[in-house]
Amino acid sequence: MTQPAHRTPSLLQALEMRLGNLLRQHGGGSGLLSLTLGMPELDFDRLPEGLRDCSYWARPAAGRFLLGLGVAASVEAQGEGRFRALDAAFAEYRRLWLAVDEDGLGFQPVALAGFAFGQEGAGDIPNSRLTIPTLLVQRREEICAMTFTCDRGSSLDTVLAGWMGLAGEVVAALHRETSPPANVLLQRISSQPDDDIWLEQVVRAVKDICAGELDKVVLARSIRVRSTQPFVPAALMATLAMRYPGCVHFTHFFPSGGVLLGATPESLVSLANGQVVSDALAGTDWQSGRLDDEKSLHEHRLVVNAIVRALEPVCGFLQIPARPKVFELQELRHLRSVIKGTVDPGVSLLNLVERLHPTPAIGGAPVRRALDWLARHGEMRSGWYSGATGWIGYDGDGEFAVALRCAWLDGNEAELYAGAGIVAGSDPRNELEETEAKLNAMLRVLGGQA
Ligand SMILES: C=C(O[C@@H]1C=C(C(=O)O)C=C[C@H]1O)C(=O)O
Repeated sequence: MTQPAHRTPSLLQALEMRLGNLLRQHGGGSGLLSLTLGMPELDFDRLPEGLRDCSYWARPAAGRFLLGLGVAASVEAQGEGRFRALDAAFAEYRRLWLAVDEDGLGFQPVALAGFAFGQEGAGDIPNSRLTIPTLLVQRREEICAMTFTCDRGSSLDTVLAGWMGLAGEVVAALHRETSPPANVLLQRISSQPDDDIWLEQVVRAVKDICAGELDKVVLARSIRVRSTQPFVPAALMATLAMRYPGCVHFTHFFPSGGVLLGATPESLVSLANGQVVSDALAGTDWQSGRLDDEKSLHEHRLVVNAIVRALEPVCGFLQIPARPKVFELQELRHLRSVIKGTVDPGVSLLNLVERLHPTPAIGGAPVRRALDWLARHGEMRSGWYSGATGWIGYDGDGEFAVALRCAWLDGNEAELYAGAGIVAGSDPRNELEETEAKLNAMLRVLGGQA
């Protein structure tokens, strides 16, 4: 339940008192300090409106919501060793990190992270980044909490003032109503590449696949649209939450002013208590056609096989579904196999990411040949599209979801991306239509249609 706004000052006063006492008790020394307090007064189940420079990640179906503000610690990496660099940095933070779960609710501090599809560059944003936020608002099922993090060496007064500034901002934002979706006119201003060039690429890919050079390659394209009004991320996220309750919802605000947001149906990997789960999601229908045809099943099997091969060396036990299920979204249906396993001790979430990314669902198969093919044919993917967005907890558990069905917002303009898996039986026009259907899911939301 949202509390009336007049309760806010007393809520913040009580919070300041508790945090001040805890800081005096636990501050000093070196390394990070995280204090987690239960916040039963908060009604956190969405990206609140009016915030900037925050990251939001939610899996509503599992009752999990995360919102990070400010930067207590952050690391960026690119190149071949990018996941190992993030992993090593996170391990180093953990070595000297004191985490206090003051109300004993079982919450831990969490880092939020994201990365691009390729290992070099990502335009204006870091190729990969892991951030331990200064304030993390979390919800698990019905329980909300705030986790405040600082460097133990900092001045306690400065830390407390910074924490309270962010807490005040979040509490005020959570009391604000989210704007209804604005009905705007969208004008398509460009396609990258042009439809004809993309179709030619599909023809070339099919030819090379039939010649035995590779089995599958995922070709992506992007479009740019201009709206009659600036986009409101919180309003868009509210519509995505309504339309796609089974997806992972994410928003990242970047210092340049750009915002990446979306709702993805595909989890790359999750790790919880030594159990790993990874989605094979490939095979798409958008016109109530068939999904059990040999082409879709073949396209799907390539993903399942690659995931199994990536996980087998580090899993004592793997559970692989005999056949995929159909995952229904509003305008699309996908084949999905959920692969589960028990991970060997010492294997981290980022080790698993490194083994799995990119799966043939977004790259191709065999993976190396598909990536070479894409590089040779100059495929461009900007930002974090078809990379991933996720979180890692203090205890090492967490999840990364593939950054699909997303848009990069920049004032009145948005860039949207979509790809399709090309195999021997692909019909270029059909594949183009498939990418249009995937783009339409987000276009509809940007256009204000609930
Ligand atoms: C590449 C995208 O989607 C991926 C490709 C799919 C396919 O080719 O059938 C299905 C789901 C996703 O793994 C995208 O949405 O942009």
